[in-house]
Amino acid sequence: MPSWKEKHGKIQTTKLLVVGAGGIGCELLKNLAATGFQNVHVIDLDTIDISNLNRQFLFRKEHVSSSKAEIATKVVKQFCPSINLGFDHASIFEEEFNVEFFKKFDMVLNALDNKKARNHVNRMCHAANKPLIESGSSGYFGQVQVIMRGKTECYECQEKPASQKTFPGCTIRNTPSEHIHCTVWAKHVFNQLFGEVDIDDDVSPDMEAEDTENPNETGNSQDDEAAKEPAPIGTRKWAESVNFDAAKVFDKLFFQDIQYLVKMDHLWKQRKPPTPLSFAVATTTGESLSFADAQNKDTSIWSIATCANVFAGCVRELLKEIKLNPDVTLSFDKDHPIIMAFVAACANVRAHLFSIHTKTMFEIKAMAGNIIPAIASTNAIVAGMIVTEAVKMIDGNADVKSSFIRNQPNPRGKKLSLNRLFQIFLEGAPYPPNPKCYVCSETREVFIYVNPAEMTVGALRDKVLMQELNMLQPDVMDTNTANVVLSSDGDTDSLLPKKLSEISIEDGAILTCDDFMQDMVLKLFIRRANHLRGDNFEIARSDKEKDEEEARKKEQEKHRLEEAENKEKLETDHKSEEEERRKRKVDEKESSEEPDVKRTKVEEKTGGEENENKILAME
Ligand SMILES: Nc1ncnc2c1ncn2[C@@H]1O[C@H](COP(=O)(O)OP(=O)(O)OP(=O)(O)O)[C@@H](O)[C@H]1O
Ligand SMILES: [Zn+2]
Repeated sequence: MPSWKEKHGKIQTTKLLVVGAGGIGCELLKNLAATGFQNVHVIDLDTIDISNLNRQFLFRKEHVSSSKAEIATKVVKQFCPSINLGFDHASIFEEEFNVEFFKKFDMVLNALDNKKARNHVNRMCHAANKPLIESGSSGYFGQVQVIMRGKTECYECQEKPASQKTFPGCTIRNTPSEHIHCTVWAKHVFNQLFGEVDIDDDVSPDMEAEDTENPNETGNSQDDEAAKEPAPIGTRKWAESVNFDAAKVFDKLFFQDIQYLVKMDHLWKQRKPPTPLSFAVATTTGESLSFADAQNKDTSIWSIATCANVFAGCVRELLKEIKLNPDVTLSFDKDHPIIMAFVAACANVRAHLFSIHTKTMFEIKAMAGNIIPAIASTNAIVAGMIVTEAVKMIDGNADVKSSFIRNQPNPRGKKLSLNRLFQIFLEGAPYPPNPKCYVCSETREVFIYVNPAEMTVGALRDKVLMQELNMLQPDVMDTNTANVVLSSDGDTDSLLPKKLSEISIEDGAILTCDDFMQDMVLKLFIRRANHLRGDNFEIARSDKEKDEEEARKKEQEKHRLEEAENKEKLETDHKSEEEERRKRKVDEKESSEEPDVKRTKVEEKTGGEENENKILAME
């Protein structure tokens, strides 16, 4: 076992790269300095925001708007002047942080907040053959993962679920059932009126949307009538045509469009239809706060009249803002008071029309910003665990662990708010590498199911290779024809609009995709899936995985149908029971003139049945 002096010597000479100087990063830099690390470099692309100050304790009010990496370095040096701490105020994706750069360090510690950057650092560490300690926190949950090439699984060995929940467009545009659907819609309204118009974020009724719950029930005569109505024109254009008159915009969104929705009556067979609401009526629905007062009452529920006033006030203010800066495109920002008030008012009016409980602006802000509160204690524990694992590795201790923080399960299974005050610490040996991983295994293969007659080369690059597979600058060659399909220096840009089939990429094609920056080459196996439209695609690590996924989906669908059938049967049984009971009551009435004996028998039977029902209900 090495002596403390030896150990300390190693700690002093080990060169560390820290990526991220936010919540975990600040705690980590402090811990590293306090443990005796002397050679550390930190990279962060961001500047300090006022909202960081409650937990990113190296930063003070006077540092707001300065570089996080720079200030963190300066403050750590104040209490540990001997440390050789360098920094870069830059993104880890920059070309200067290439494999050679990573090779200069003995170990990399991630303190990031997004999957894309984590994937990238994972690949760079794999290419440079450097150990990586990955970390993350989300509210009361935290995690630290030790990644060593060839020994443990890498960050991408297991597929991570998408972090942001998305909702079907027809739910947002036609049939919201939860407040979050109205909040998402309100954010889209903001974009359509004042921000960047995205055709996927349309807010008007979606006539073409099938009712996903009753797909066979579209196409009756009234629907046809609704479909014949002229399609509503673009929201921004329409608003411009009425000079952004707040009352008229309100009426368009909450009266005319809702009236139009109500006509699509296949949507309302099993749901309550919404109620159209005009601005004139809305302003008299409940007591109204002034625009200024309402903004200060962000934890109170606004009446619909207040929402209408806030809506009108925000439209006026936002219009001023876009007129003042015509070259600047506004984008949704939860911390912009007017934008947030607009979204809250819009979401609440829509919720009200669809009989959904309204919420406070504070609650809507959390939903609109996908906010999970960052908890300082979780970050502190995570940073402590990172240093513990780093020291173990430097020590040559093979007993590295992946650690997790969870909140304590309540023994009685009841939810108590006190629960939240406890955090428990779990650890386990890291998993071995996944032999099918397309990042760290020998067989770097990905199977992609596309419609080659519809997907373009541009979409293959942007959506598949860059967005889905996280490559930065892919070069692609068709192994069958040896044709260069994509070149990162732009030589093949003329091919971008072409469909894959136009350049002979069909079912069975194998593309070699090479990312020079990440030093990663993978094989992309093309499989034809005629049912896929446009640029849509599905990814699997093997044909087998794809088959298994399909079998799982079929099984789920079967289960869903069975459940629906059972429910229907139960309802039918219940109806016939009711029917029988009603008949019996009629019989009983008719026979009330008959001798007493018969009536007693009927009463006994009915009473018995009722008792039995009561017991079942109690069970
Ligand atoms: N590509 C990147 N290159 C360098 N630093 C990055 C990159 N992506 C994210 N970061 C940094 O990682 C840090 C993550 O810290 P943290 O999770 O506390 O986020 P935050 O933005 O500071 O706080 P919050 O998101 O909770 O408001 C941030 O400071 C962020 O700037
Ligand atoms: Zn892997």
